[in-house]
Amino acid sequence: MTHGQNLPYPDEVGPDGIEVRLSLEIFKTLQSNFSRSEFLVSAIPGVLQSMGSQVGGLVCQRRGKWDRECWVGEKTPFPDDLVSEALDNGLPTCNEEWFAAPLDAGHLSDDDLPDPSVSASALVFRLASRDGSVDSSRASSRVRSAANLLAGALDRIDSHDRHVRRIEQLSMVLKAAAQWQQIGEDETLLECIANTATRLLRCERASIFLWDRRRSKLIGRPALGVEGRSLEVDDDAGVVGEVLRTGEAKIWSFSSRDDERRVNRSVDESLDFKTRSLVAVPMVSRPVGEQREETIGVFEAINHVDGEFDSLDMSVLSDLALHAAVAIESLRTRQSLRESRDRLVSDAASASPLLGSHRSIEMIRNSAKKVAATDLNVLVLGSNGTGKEVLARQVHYESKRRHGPFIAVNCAALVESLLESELFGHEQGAFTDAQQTRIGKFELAKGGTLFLDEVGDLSAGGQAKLLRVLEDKVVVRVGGATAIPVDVRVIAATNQPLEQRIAEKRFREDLFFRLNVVSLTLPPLSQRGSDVIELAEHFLAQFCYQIGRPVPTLDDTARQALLSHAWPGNIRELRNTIERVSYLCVEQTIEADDLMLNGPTGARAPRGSDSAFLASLPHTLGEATRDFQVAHIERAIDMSGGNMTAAAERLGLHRSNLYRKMRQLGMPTSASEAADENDLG
Ligand SMILES: Nc1ncnc2c1ncn2[C@@H]1O[C@H](COP(=O)(O)OP(=O)(O)OP(=O)(O)O)[C@@H](O)[C@H]1O
Repeated sequence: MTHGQNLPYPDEVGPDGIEVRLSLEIFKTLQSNFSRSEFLVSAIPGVLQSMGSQVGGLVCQRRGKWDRECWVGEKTPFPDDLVSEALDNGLPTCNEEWFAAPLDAGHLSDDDLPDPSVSASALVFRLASRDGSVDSSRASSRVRSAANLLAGALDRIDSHDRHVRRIEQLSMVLKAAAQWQQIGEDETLLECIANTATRLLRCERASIFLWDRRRSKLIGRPALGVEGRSLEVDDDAGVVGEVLRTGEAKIWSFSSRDDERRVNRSVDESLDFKTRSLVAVPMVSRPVGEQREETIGVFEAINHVDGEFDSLDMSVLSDLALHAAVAIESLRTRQSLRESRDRLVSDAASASPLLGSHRSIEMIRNSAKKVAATDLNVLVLGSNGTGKEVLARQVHYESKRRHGPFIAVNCAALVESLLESELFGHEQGAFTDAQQTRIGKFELAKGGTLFLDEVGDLSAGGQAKLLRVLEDKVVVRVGGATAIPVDVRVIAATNQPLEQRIAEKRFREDLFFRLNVVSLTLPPLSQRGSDVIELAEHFLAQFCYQIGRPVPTLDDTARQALLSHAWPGNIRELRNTIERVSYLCVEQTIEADDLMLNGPTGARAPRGSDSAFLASLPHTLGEATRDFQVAHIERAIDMSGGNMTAAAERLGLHRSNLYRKMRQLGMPTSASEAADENDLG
C-alpha cells in the first residue's frame, strides 16, 4: 500500500478561475432545478478538466466500501486506501498517480444525508502526468477549492431535495388522514393506515399494535396473513414493547448488527416473515373529554425495500401515527355515539309500541313496515284514541329516518294566524311579537318525520299553504325571502271523514291526494277482540311499575267487562280506566266493579279502604276534591313508608311543595318536617 502525501493548503485561491467555473455550475444547477446526479454529470468533467485530468469523479463510502457515484473516463480501479487516508486526515492527499480530497460533510448531520447508507464522499482523479510536473501545492489548493464548492453545491441540492421530499410526504400524510376520517369501520381504517405507511415508507409491511392495558397485551392490526387475523404479543416484548414503555421512537436493523434480542421473532413466526429492519413509533391520542394524552399503541414499519430506515422515515411514521391515533380515536367516538344514538332510538321506539294481536293490527303492522321503507306520505285514519300517533311513530322508527326527529303538530290547536309561523317559522321582526327568529316545525323535522294530527281541521288558508310546501318541498319563513329546502316525510292523521268534507268543499281534494299516497286505517278498540285485555294488562303493568306496587290480576268478571264495553274513547279511554284502577284499587285482584266502566253511579264503589272513603265523600265538589287530595296524599305517604321525598316524587311534586300543599289542606306537617330535618341533618 502506498502512503499518500498530505499536501499543505496555500491560503490564496488558484488563479485559473476554477471557483468561477464551479460557481457558475452551481448557479446553473440552482436555476435549472438539477437533481444531484444531473449536477454531478454536468459539473465533474469541468472540475477534472481544470485539474488537467481525464479520469476521476466523485466516490462515496457505502457500508465501509468506496463506490463511484459519478465517473468520467475509463473505469480503471482507483486507490481505496488513498481515499480513506484523505478522509481520515480530512485533507487532500496524493500518491504518484492519484489525487483524493474529502468532501466536507461536517455541516451535514446523518439526518441530512440524502442516502443514509452513505457515510462519506470524496473527489478522486488521476493525475495528468506521471513525470512529476504537477505542482502538488497548487493542485492541492485547486482540489480543496473544488471539493469545497462541490460539497456546498451538493449540500444545497440535497437540502432542496430533502425539503421537496418532506413536503411531498406531508401532503400525502394529510391527504391520507382526510380519507381516514371518512372511514366508518375499524378493520378498514387500520388496513388503510397500514397501506399508507407501506407506500410512504417504502417498506414491505406496516402494523398497528393497539394496547390492551387490562390484559397487558398489544394487539397487532391488521394481522394480514395470520390465521384468525388476530396477532397478540406481550406489551413488554421486542422493540414494539420498548417503544410503548419509553414513549420514544426506535429504529432496529439486522445489518447494523443491532441487538438481535430486541426483536420479537415470535411475531415473524406467526407471520412467516423475516424482519430485517424496522422503525416503530408510539401512537398517542387525547380521548374526547380527557385532559391528558394517552398512548394507545405502537405503529411499526418493517423491512425498508432499500435496506434500512433513517430518521426521516421515523419522522414520517411519527406524522402518520399522530393522524392515525386521531382517526382511530375519532372512529371510536363516532362508534360509541352511534351506539348510544341507536340505544336512544330503540328506547324511544319501545316506549310507544304498537301493541295488539288482532288480525287487523297485524295487517296494519305489516303495511307500516312496507311503507316505512319508502318515503311516501301516509294518511292515518281512525277515531279518537285509536292510536294514530302510535302508528305514525311506528312508521318513523321503522324507516331510515329513525335517527332523525319525530315532530308532532296538532293542526286543530292552531289558529290560522299562528299556523304559518308554527309550521314554517318566522324571521325576527316579521310581525309585532316576532322578537326573535323562530324555526318552524317543518325545519325542525329535517331528516325525520312530521306528524300532522287532526289535519282535517286545518283552515282553508292552512290547507293551501301546506299544499304548497308539499309540492315545492321548500319553506319560506314568515317575513323571510329565502326558500329553505325541507327533507321531511309527512304523516297526516284525521278522525274526520275526509271524502265527505271534500264533497262539502271543506277540504281540498288536491291536498287530500298529496297526503293520501298511502292510507292506514285503525279500527275502533271495540272491534279488536281480545286486544283490549292485552292492552289493559300492558297499561296495568306500566302504571303499577310507576306507582311501585305489585301488579294485580284481572279476574274473569273484569275481563268480561273489558271485552263487552263499547270503548267510545278507544285506547285512550282504556288507558285512563286502568290508570284510575291502578291508583284506587288496592286489592291484588281487580273485579268488574273496580273498573267503574259505567261510571261511579252505575256500579258500586271500589272495595277496600278506598270504597268506604269514596262513599263517605261530601256532596259539594270543592269539599270532595279537598277530601280526595288529603286521602291521596296520606296514601302516597303510607306507600312510601313515611319517606316524604319519595311521597312527593310519587305525587309529582317537589318536597317543599308537598309540605306547602299539606299546610293548605290543613294536614299536620311538623312531625314529618322535623323527621325530615333530622334525616337531612
Ligand atoms: N296499539 C297501541 N299500543 C299501545 N298503546 C296504544 C296503542 N294505541 C294507542 N295507544 C295509547 O293510547 C293513547 C292514545 O293514542 P294516540 O294518541 O296515538 O291516539 P290518536 O288516535 O292519535 O288520538 P287522537 O285522535 O285523539 O289524536 C296513547 O296513550 C297511546 O300510548
